[in-house]
Amino acid sequence: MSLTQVSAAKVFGGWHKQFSHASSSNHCDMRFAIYLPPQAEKQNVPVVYWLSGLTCTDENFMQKAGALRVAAELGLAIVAPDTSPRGDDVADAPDGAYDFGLGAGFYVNATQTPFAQHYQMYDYVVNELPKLIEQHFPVTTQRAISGHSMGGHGALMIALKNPQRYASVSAFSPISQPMNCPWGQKAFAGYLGNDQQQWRQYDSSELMKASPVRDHIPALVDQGEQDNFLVEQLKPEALVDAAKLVDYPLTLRMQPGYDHSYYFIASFIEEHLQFHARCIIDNS
Ligand SMILES: N[C@@H](CCC(=O)N[C@@H](CS)C(=O)NCC(=O)O)C(=O)O
Repeated sequence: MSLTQVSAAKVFGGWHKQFSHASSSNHCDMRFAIYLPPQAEKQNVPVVYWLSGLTCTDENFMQKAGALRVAAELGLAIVAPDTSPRGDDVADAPDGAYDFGLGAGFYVNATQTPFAQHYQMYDYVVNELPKLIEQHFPVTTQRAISGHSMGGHGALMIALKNPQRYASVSAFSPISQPMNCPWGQKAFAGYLGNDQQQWRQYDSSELMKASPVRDHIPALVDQGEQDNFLVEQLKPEALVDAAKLVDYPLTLRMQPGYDHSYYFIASFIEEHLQFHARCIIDNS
């Protein structure tokens, strides 16, 4: 599979680059960003996958989170995919809504017309993208996954379904129980249909409740107490309850005063990357 370089910029001794490629999962061109720390010039480095939230592309995290200095210090690559398939023939929300369709793929494999043709973000993030990254860049197969809001749901859900593929998982302000909030219900109904049994396989709180001890990996979640979406959409208490039920190694921190924005992410991203670096070392 060939990659087309879109941009390259030296930063903190490493390189931030964007690439586009034909995606076999999504049947369209996809763009992603990668940060390669300076250590990658001499050795293969582990990768933290970052999944962004509604309305984002590969650019929001790389430009706003302040993660690259820390990744350079820790010797971590970061890969940020787009949040949905894109292109003229990719179906969007009929009303152009920000929380469904383009920029809002929810990291699931859609089964419903007309979305099933391109919206296969679960396969893309779990299988296609890591394969591509491990084929083309100086990285190891040590992986961690993190994300924000819709991407926090994506990171937790993907790690819970594929614990053998990741050393650790973290999230900022995740949609913790998508089956039980307006954003999640709209997306799951649109992409997966009305059978709620189909929704369960992508709901982090449901997955955590069913997770056997052998599949537990370290999980860190930060949630701002002044987040406008906290009560209606994010519901971190569902995750806390699920973790208690199965004794899942989840640390969930309520952070007073912080909102839903990248200012919040920038405030704690260093601790998240340090957490992932520690877990990757412990795992190797
Ligand atoms: N403010 C948006 C809601 C979407 C939103 O807050 N998106 C978050 C993720 S859920 C984000 O990261 N936005 C992009 C950014 O802040 O750079 C709206 O109401 O249209």
